Amino acid sequence: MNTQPKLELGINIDHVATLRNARGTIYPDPLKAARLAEEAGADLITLHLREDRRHIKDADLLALRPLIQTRMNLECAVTPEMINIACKVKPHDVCLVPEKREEVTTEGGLDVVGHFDAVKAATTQLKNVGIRVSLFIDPEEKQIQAAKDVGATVVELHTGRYADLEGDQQIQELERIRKAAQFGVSIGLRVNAGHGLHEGNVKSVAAIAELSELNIGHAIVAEALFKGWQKAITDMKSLMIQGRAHS
Ligand SMILES: CC(=O)[C@@H](O)[C@H](O)COP(=O)(O)O
Ligand SMILES: NCC(=O)COP(=O)(O)O
Repeated sequence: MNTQPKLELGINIDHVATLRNARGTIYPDPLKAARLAEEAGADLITLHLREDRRHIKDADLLALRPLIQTRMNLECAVTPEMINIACKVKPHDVCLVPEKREEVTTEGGLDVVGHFDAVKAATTQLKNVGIRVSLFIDPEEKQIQAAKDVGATVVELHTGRYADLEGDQQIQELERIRKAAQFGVSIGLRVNAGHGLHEGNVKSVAAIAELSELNIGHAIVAEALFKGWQKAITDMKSLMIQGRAHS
C-alpha cells in the first residue's frame, strides 16, 4: 500500500495584492487570482495578513473567505489582533508565522521553543473554534517537537534558506529539510514546506516523500508576467509531480 501523502500546491496570492497596492488600484484582484488558481488546479489558497497590511488587507480576507472552494490557509503573526481576526474569519488552516516590521520577507521560522506559552495559547484559541493550526518553523527537531507539544497538528518547514543557498550547501540544507520532514511525520504531524520556491528549485523539495503541501507565491506571480497566471500554476504543479515521481 502506498502511504506517501499526496503533494498539494497552495497558491500564495500575497504578491498579487502587492502589485495592486503599488498603485492603489483595484487591479490585479486577489479574488480573481484565487478563483483562477483554483480553476488551474490549486489545492488551497494561502494568504498572509501582515500586521502592516503591506499586501493582503482585511477586506480581501473577508471577501475571499466565502469564495474559496478549496481551502483557505491564513498566515498570521502570534498577536492578539491576528488571532482574534482568525477566530472570526475561521479559515480552514491558520499558519502562525514570525513577523518583523522591517523585514522584506519572512526571514526565519517561528521560535516555538522560545515563545512556547504564547504559541500554545494562540494554538489552543484557534483549535477551540475548529481551525487546524500549522506553525511555520525552521527545519529543526527541537522546533518540530515543540510544535507538537503546543498542540499544533501541522508544521510548514521554511525553505527560504534552501532557496538562497547554492551547490553543496544547498544539498545539505535539503537533507536538513528531509530529516525534519521525516521526524515530523514520525511524531504524527502533517508536514508542509514553503518559501522562496520556484521552477528551478521545486523538484528536489517535491521529491521529499513525507511532505504533504508546498506553498508558493512570489515566483508564481513573477512567472505569470511572462506566461500567464494559470500556466504558471499548471507548470509548477507539473514540476511538483515530476519531482515527487523521483522520491
Ligand atoms: C510566511 C511566508 O513565507 C509568506 O508569507 C510569504 O513569504 C509571502 O509573504 P511575504 O513576502 O510578506 O513574506
Ligand atoms: N509560506 C510560504 C508561502 O506562502 C509562499 O512563499 P513565497 O513563495 O512567496 O516565498
